Amino acid sequence: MAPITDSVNGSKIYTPVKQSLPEVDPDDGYGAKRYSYETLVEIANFLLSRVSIRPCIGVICGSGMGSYWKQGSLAETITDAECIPYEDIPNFPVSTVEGHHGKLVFGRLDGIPVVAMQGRFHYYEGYPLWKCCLPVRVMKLIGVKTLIATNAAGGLNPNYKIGDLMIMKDHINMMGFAGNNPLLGPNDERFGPRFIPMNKAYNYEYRQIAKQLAKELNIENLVREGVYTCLGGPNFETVAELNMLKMVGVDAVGMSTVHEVIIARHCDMKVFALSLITNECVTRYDQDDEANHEEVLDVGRMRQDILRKYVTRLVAKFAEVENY
Ligand SMILES: O=P(O)(O)O[C@H]1O[C@H](CO)[C@@H](O)[C@H]1O
Ligand SMILES: Nc1nc2[nH]cnc2c(=O)[nH]1
Repeated sequence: MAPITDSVNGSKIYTPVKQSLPEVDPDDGYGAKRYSYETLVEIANFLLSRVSIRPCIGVICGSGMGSYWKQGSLAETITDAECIPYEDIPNFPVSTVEGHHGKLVFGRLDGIPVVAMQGRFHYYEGYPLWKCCLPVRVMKLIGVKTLIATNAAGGLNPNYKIGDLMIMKDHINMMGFAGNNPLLGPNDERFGPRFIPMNKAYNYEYRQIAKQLAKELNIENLVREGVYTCLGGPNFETVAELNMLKMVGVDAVGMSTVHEVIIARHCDMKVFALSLITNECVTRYDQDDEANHEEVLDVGRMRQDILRKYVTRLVAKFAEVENY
């Protein structure tokens, strides 16, 4: 191949002969094989063969939205519901958190076809990040174009109160800083490109719609907008860790969502995410309170009516602007 001449110093630059990529070990670092595109298509086809609903919007119900309890939660109010427990889906992970329902609910919210995950997968359960996010890719393959992810999070912003809802405008991928990312490993272009931008991860139009809807529902005083971070868990944070996160601009801390959003953006889904502030992060050594999971669940129950109404109306509004 003819060399190219460097325009600055006149030296010759040789373009290397294109070589095939070296074989990449399909082991995911956890002693398991990553699932191929074909395996995910098989999971998607299995689901499509079991249900009649064809959803355009996917909802991940976090700890604040009834992933742990039934009555009155969003997933339980889906109409025309067709439910599939995770353990009945071939090659699907199963929920290991006690009391976690672990099922996919296909049905309608305000008439719009949706699929909801009642229970998500967390890194601290022992799943690698790619496996925690596997359902998002499956949603894509069954036709979902918009993802609504919800979570319970500790409020680090001193202006936040327990029970507030935080529209996620951005995240800081702390686990990614440490080299852990759901996109690690060989990239399959059928899902998306190797390198993806993340500066517009949280859809701007959806966020404006959510703020307007908060006004219409008279919950404007509860609704905030801020930056979330995910830590691996399962322990809650130390005082020093929380003060560090505060310094870098984090408003709310959790153990999920970030990797799901990365995978959703990789396969070109539009994303909206919402945190329920379930506890106040303890940032002083003289504070007596301690974060605990029971409080997280209690606050979720306390806010379930508002959350259910808010998310149901959001689904309808997103479907309207998207023409679903
Ligand atoms: O992010 P979700 O699943 O809502 O739950 C959050 O709440 C749990 C801790 O109480 C952790 O699982 C954390 O991630
Ligand atoms: N990491 C983390 N996750 C949470 N989920 C609910 N509250 C919290 C919290 O304070 N920290």
